[in-house]
Amino acid sequence: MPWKEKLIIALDVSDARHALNIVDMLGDYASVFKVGFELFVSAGPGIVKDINNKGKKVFLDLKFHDIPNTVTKAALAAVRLGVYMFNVHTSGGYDMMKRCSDSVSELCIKENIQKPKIIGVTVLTSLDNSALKNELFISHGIKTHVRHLSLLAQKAGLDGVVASPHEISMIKQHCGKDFLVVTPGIRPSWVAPDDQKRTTTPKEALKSGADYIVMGRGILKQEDPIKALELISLEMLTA
Ligand SMILES: O=c1ccn([C@@H]2O[C@H](COP(=O)(O)O)[C@@H](O)[C@H]2O)c(=O)[nH]1
Repeated sequence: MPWKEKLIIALDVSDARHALNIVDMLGDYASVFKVGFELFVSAGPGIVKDINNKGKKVFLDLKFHDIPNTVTKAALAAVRLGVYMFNVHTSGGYDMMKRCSDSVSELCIKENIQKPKIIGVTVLTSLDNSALKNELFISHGIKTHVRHLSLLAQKAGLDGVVASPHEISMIKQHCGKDFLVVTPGIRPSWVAPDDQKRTTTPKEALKSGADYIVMGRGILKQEDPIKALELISLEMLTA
């Protein structure tokens, strides 16, 4: 698959017009655009249809994390919006993920809808081992925790997980090559990590086996986003 098919651009802006201008400007470089909290809360659910109407797919990154009934109802609403992919927090537990996955499958069969990919968030890329241990009191380390949550998500019927590029090969080793890994925390060498703790370059992430790389500030906060994408493209030619 060409790398542009694996790129998801994070539309982390607060205005629908701005987001749609970015889709127009960068549409040649990506087929999937991510709608997260900022855009969804400010622009409303209609933004998903607006992006779809431009021929682009939407990853709805709302990281549902609640009791099984609540998450499942939100997931069914996301399916009806026409999203290509959405996510839930794996730490919401097995029952939540399983009920969500089963209900989405049932709805898609019943209403003949293309089933979106359901992705479980493992450990946020803004966390490192020290935060996991000292703040969350999880002392077995990020790799072990991500492995456990990935296997749990797979058992519950999810299509894949969100994890950092550092865990991709470990997840593929334990869950198999078809279990999707979506990786944020992507930084070209010339971009600062900002609040991200577990990062690599786009090239390294793809080499490790990422199915999708999510990029926001590494493109959108650059003076010339198209030039940034061209530079990343050049780097990819040697991936
Ligand atoms: O663990 C996670 C889960 C989600 N994200 C989201 O990805 C993008 C990354 O943006 P950058 O500007 O490229 O850092 C952002 O929308 C996050 O909400 C993540 O970073 N880490």
